[in-house]
Amino acid sequence: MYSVYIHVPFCMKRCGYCDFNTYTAHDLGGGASRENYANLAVREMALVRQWQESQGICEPPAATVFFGGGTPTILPAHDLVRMLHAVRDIWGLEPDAEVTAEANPDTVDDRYIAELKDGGFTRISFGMQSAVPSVLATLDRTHTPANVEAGVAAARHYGLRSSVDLIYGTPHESEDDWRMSIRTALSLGVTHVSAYALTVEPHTWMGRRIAGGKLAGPSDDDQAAKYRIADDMFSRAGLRWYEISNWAAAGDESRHNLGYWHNADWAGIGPGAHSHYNAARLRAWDIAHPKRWAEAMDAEAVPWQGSEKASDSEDLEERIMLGLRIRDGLKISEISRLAGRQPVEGCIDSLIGDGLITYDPSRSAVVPTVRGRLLNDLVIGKLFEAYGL
Ligand SMILES: C[S@@+](CC[C@H](N)C(=O)[O-])C[C@H]1O[C@@H](n2cnc3c(N)ncnc32)[C@H](O)[C@@H]1O
Ligand SMILES: C[S@@+](CC[C@H](N)C(=O)[O-])C[C@H]1O[C@@H](n2cnc3c(N)ncnc32)[C@H](O)[C@@H]1O
Ligand code: SF4
Repeated sequence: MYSVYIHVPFCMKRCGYCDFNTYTAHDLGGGASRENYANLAVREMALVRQWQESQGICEPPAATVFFGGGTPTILPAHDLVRMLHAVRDIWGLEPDAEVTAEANPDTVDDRYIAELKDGGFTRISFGMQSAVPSVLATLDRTHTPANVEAGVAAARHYGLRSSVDLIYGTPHESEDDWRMSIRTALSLGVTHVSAYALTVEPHTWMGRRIAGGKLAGPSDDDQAAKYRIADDMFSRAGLRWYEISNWAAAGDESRHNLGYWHNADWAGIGPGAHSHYNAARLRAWDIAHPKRWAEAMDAEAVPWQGSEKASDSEDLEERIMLGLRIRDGLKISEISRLAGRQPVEGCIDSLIGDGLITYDPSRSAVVPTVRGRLLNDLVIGKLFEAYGL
């Protein structure tokens, strides 16, 4: 499967917890302004396609396209549509391609959503984060719960699928606050939810306040309890987990997300975007600063900061880590074939005995339990040991 990720590195305001590659300035120099962004992204697509052809790499058409950020919806809808049409012109799109835009709830109105729909988008991922005003304030969010409700309703009206992103474990968020956010997300009628444990990034405003003792950091126990609450409430509502942080009604899983965990091929377009070519085992990442990224394209070359080929053991490690994040699980027979050996005797049985994984013999797959999802690093470490990695 082939996918395209397009990064839009602009936000109205930097949220205090966020360490993604995004900027609040309108113009970052070198032509990298909000106004000129679509032109630059289209230019990169052409350079990437030239490079792919020179390498005989990648199998278009694109099955999924994902606009992430930053805030893609900070740009006019016609810019997003123009970039999508460039993807279609350069690589082609499968007839039922999944095309997602991430949207901050206070950046879209009915007209904007209608333009996305007309332009070929099929899905919107709203950055809801919480339904509780005090939690939204701690997260420095600018939107209100009403913005989320209106956005999801408009998406439904125009026939787009919606997902919401939630964050749990924000300082001062109670378990009842978290239940309220989940209940609200479910009451919107969305059939896909991503719920992320708040990660304290050291170089952010929130990270500095926590390090300086001005704000209490999240606790592992609190986040683990909230993960269980989420898994329980989503499952009861018919949304099954399909990846550690993602729940969906059957058939509403995001194919783009699944592509990442199934080790598919994708081209990353935009500052800091990552690309991944499975057969060549190649990973590449774009220059992160938009000005230097834009200037690098003046040399008619892909604007990469670096690239590397994964070794046999790195490839195996990556497959193990990805497989242990998804409900499809890790295919032991496939890993053993690639590793050229069977797992050390007793390793898998002891993980089953500890309630961390289950084993599905019909598919030779190990699947993490809720406990195993919470202790994912431990399970990964044990599987590495099992294969002598
Ligand atoms: C990079 S943002 C882009 C989407 C959009 N700008 C927004 O915030 O609504 C994608 C998602 O990453 C998650 N995220 C960002 N920083 C995080 C952090 N420090 N811990 C947990 N989740 C985070 C948020 O849930 C957010 O919706
Ligand atoms: C993992 S996606 C969230 C998906 C969303 N919850 C959904 O289900 O549609 C969140 C963020 O990851 C980052 N991201 C995703 N793919 C990327 C890539 N290929 N290169 C760089 N960043 C990427 C972007 O910042 C994006 O906003
Ligand atoms: S969380 Fe979203 S809106 Fe906030 S700074 Fe990060 S990318 Fe921008």
